Amino acid sequence: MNSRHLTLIAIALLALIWSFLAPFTITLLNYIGLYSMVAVGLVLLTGVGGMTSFGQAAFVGLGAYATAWICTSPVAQAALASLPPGLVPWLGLLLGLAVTALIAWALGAVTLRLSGHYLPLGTIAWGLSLYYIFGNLEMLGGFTGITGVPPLTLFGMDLSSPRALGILIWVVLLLSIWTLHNLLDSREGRAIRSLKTGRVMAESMGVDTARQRIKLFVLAALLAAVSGWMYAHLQRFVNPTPFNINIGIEYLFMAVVGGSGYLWGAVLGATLITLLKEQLQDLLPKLLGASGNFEVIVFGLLMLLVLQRAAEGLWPLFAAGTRKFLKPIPPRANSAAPAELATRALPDAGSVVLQADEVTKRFSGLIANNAVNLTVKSGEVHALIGPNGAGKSTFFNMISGVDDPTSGSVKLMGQDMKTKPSRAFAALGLGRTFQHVRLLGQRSVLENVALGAHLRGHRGWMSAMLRLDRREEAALLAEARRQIERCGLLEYIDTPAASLPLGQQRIVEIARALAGQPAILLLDEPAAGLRHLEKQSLAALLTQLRAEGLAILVVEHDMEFVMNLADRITVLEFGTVIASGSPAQVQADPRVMAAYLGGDLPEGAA
Ligand SMILES: Nc1ncnc2c1ncn2[C@@H]1O[C@H](COP(=O)(O)OP(=O)(O)OP(=O)(O)O)[C@@H](O)[C@H]1O
Repeated sequence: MNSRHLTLIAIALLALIWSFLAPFTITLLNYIGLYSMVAVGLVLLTGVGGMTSFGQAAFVGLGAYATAWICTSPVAQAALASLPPGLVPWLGLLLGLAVTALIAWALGAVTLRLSGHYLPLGTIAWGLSLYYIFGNLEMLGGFTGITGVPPLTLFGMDLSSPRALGILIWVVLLLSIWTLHNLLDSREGRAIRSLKTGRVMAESMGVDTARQRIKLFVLAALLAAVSGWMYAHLQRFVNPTPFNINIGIEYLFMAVVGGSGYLWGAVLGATLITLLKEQLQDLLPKLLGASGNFEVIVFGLLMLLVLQRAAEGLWPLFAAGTRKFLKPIPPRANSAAPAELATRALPDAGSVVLQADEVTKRFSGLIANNAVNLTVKSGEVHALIGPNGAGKSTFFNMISGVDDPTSGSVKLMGQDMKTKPSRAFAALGLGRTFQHVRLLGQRSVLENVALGAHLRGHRGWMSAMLRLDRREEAALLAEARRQIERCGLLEYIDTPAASLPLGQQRIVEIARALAGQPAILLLDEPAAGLRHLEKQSLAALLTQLRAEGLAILVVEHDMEFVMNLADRITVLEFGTVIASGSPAQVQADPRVMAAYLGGDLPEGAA
């Protein structure tokens, strides 16, 4: 038995005993289900996507108020008089989802541009604003709220009792977890996970990070709105109190304490915080002899403790505990026949793939690149060398769309790339690695490499959620596997990338770049951290890629590696090209010897 079986057994047991549970237990379980919906959205947003929000309670409010308003307002009732009354709450759900999507999109468009601490501060600001809007709008009943919200009916079934509505709450929650799990286990899921490592890597893989962030934000808000909709029909009245910023913070507690990177962590967190709140609200006033929301202080302390002792939350500990007596979960089988992936015809041998003309980059007074000219042709290895601070990384950024030159131009496959983002470079066939390795450390080598093939698939979120992307996914994973094998990493295919030595992580980055089927490969210090034999196999791999017609640009400090491999070398010093030519010409150039090598011959050079 594995933990997936255990989950199914737990769900079946809950379903069996549901009719026999005490009303109080049903109430608790209903609230746990409702809170879990919101916390699951936060896991996606914060734990997976790296965006913290304190304002989710406001979206719960939007879902609750939309349905409460449409079900009770005389204006809406007059307009909908011809409809069967049981249908109106479902229109309330549609209205809630539409309003939430619109507001979340607008708020996201403004807030998600903020970085660092400003993003959570921004969410507090709009969380407070929405709360006061609920309280001050007369049509929403002000701070008194709206009473007389009708119960839900579904295909004629009456869901007025908490026991009946609870079934809907848990079915919706479990379906949400299933679809989100599917989403994370897909091409789009890998793109979502890549957001946390920062925009540069994700964009270089072809991921439109701004779009992914806003979609994630709207999805988390919609989950909160669905929770609010069910909450309104459970309580039968709404007022602003449950949607204030304190509750927004409690939702964040749930996600973080449970384990903000794990969907089931949200359920664990929601369960713990709900049960704890229940106990503390009774206990603390008795202990302290005064009434108040003292439980918030305990939650704060609990969160500090959890963050200190188990930064990933309690779910990984819980899962590790169950693993002792359960078998590991086998990877989800995908027996679909692989779809055809988009393929790229490589440019003719010897044709110019990348052309940098007079590229200059100024940082205030400092000229990091000074009118640099460089071309890379298909079927050649071009090395860019120079002492520390010569401007190599800056130039790399200029030719990969991370930054724009102050003047000069960069052409990729003959196209002017001025102001184009990195993902446009990736779309034209530029694959790259990073000086400081950027991998999804906790994910397997296979998933990391598959991210490199992002642009070769096209299935979106909906397909992934409903598992309609299986053929494409099989093809992407097969392609990733091929590249892993080609780079000699097959034995580590299921290993989390972070547990590999740094040198091998660099090779994983190369495999990831190759999965995108590039026409040009930019490698930033690929040999750093590799042992002698590993360097030799890297050189063999690059030689083979060159023979296949790839254009390769390498920035490298290891002179032996460069001199033995490169067809042409460009030498930078203080941002200026001081020499360019074959390894022999460069080694013989007195300026190179003087400036770069202190007058000595290059290490490893003949
Ligand atoms: N964002 C920035 N703002 C200001 N100065 C910068 C910035 N980025 C780089 N520089 C400066 O530009 C110069 C070139 O730096 P760059 O990192 O490109 O050199 P490098 O050749 O890659 O060095 P290394 O081999 O150590 O990586 C350095 O003087 C550096 O301090």
